[in-house]
Amino acid sequence: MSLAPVIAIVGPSGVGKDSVIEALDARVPGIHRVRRVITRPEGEQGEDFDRVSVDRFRQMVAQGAFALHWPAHGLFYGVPKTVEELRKQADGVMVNLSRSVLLQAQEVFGDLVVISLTAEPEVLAHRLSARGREGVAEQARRMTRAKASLPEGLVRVIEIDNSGSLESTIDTILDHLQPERA
Ligand SMILES: Nc1ncnc2c1ncn2[C@@H]1O[C@H](COP(=O)(O)OP(=O)(O)O)[C@@H](O)[C@H]1O
Ligand SMILES: O=P(O)(O)OC[C@H]1O[C@H](OP(=O)(O)OP(=O)(O)O)[C@H](O)[C@@H]1O
Repeated sequence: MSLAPVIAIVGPSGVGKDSVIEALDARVPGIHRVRRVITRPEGEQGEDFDRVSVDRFRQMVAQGAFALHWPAHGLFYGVPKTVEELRKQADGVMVNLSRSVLLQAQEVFGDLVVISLTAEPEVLAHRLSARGREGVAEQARRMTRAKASLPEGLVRVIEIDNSGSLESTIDTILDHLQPERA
């Protein structure tokens, strides 16, 4: 049975990863999102995710519950192994990943498409502040990772500027993923 590609949505904080994932999920019936497991503290909202304690997260790592996991922003993030079940049923499976785990993701998933979103620093700062999930100090810390680059050796990378409207970004992504539409 063939497995659908994993579509990694990456880019700096505030660039629009979760917005893009949500919009694609709503617009394209065959493309689904993976729910991440995150040790995000109570009270901090975000995308649809499973909130767990650090102890529970460590337990899940030990049990082999994750296809991929990494630390970032003082939190732990995991992509559950159930992603493989989803890949059997979908045309594509999207997940918000750290740029630092992309080579590992390519190794684990085999078929990986990286959608690298970009925007000017002023746009990022404005969006982070508008999102308001983090305080000012944490927003500033996240901005320091804004220019992190992608690792060498990725097979399929699509770079897209999300400075304009979300709608035009989604159209561009779909043109790349489904070239026959263009
Ligand atoms: N193309 C866009 N135009 C305007 N606002 C956007 C766009 N994409 C995302 N946003 C807004 O920017 C903020 C950060 O977006 P989010 O999806 O949380 O980014 P990320 O997941 O990359 O941190 C949110 O308030 C979101 O509504
Ligand atoms: O190594 P980087 O590419 O800089 O990514 C670091 C982390 O930032 C994002 O998390 P999250 O979606 O929780 O944060 P964000 O919305 O502020 O980007 C991403 O999924 C990584 O977990």
